[in-house]
Amino acid sequence: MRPRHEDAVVGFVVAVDRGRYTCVVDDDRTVVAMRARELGRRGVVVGDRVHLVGDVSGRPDTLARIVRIDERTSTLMRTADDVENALEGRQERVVVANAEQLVIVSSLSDPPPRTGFIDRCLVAAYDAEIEPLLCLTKADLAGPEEVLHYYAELDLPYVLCRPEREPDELREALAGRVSVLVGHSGVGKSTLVNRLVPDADRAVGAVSAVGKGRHTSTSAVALRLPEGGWIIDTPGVRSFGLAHVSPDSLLHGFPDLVEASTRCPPNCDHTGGSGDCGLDKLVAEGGADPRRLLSYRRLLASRTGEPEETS
Ligand SMILES: Nc1nc2c(ncn2[C@@H]2O[C@H](COP(=O)(O)OP(=O)(O)OP(=O)(O)O)[C@@H](O)[C@H]2O)c(=O)[nH]1
Ligand SMILES: [Zn+2]
Repeated sequence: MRPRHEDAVVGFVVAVDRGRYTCVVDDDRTVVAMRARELGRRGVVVGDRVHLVGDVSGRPDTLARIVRIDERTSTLMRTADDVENALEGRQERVVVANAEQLVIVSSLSDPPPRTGFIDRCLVAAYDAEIEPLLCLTKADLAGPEEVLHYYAELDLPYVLCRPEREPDELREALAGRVSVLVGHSGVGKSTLVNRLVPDADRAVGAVSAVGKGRHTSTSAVALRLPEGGWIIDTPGVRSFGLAHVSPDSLLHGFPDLVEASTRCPPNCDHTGGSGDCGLDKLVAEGGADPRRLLSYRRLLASRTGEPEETS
């Protein structure tokens, strides 16, 4: 019979490091825990709400046990394309649980915006039913017109950030919610995190200093916002492999194209090979930006084995 653990306390997982789970309990106590055997093979990721038993005092060198994972309201997934997994094929991984918002951080210049990456993130967000928010940094270096034009049909919420101004709009969008931040190296994600969470470096150090040795900075870390809510930084996630997303779900990441698929022949693969895909008709009539269709088809192709395209 399954133990009932009536004395369990609920914790929010803020970091995972080599089998040790750092959880925040009652909003003020950090408890390090391991998995109890009864969890079986179920994975615990950052953002999970878990039930803890054993020593939940949070005192140094104590270890609690996770006996239960609450049902997730969302699961943000990626297909790992790491070299070490090449032999077993690509692996699906849960990046973060229970996120409400995916903040796609992209700089307007240096490096230039990569709509391919943004499109990929949008697919992951829509697939996980997480709201996307486009966060355009380095607005002091270039204007957002071109990027926003590309997404004109999407009603995609966005905020602009520049160094000399407080990121108040972003703060407002994040307050009280659980948000995941993704972005390429150099777009200014760390700069933002440091502005949003005073003492972020120390906080990251504290939650990832479980076990011994240095933090390798590959997994996600949740940081509490002064306004309430959490941001989950994902230093190791540079791309979203989408092999786990079906072609149809992939198309839902392109709301400006999706309706035209009703004009496709049955079982259309939307690659355009057959010459009668409704998406081509839409573009030919001027009903959608050809670059959007190109981007969709690139993602479609990258699902099936081609090396990940990150531009
Ligand atoms: N001009 C300008 N530069 C910025 C802005 N935000 C960040 N930078 C600079 O861009 C560079 C990269 O910023 P980071 O915050 O380290 O970028 P990151 O996305 O965290 O990159 P990694 O640390 O590689 O993950 C730094 O030199 C920042 O000072 C901005 O709004 N405007
Ligand atoms: Zn089609």
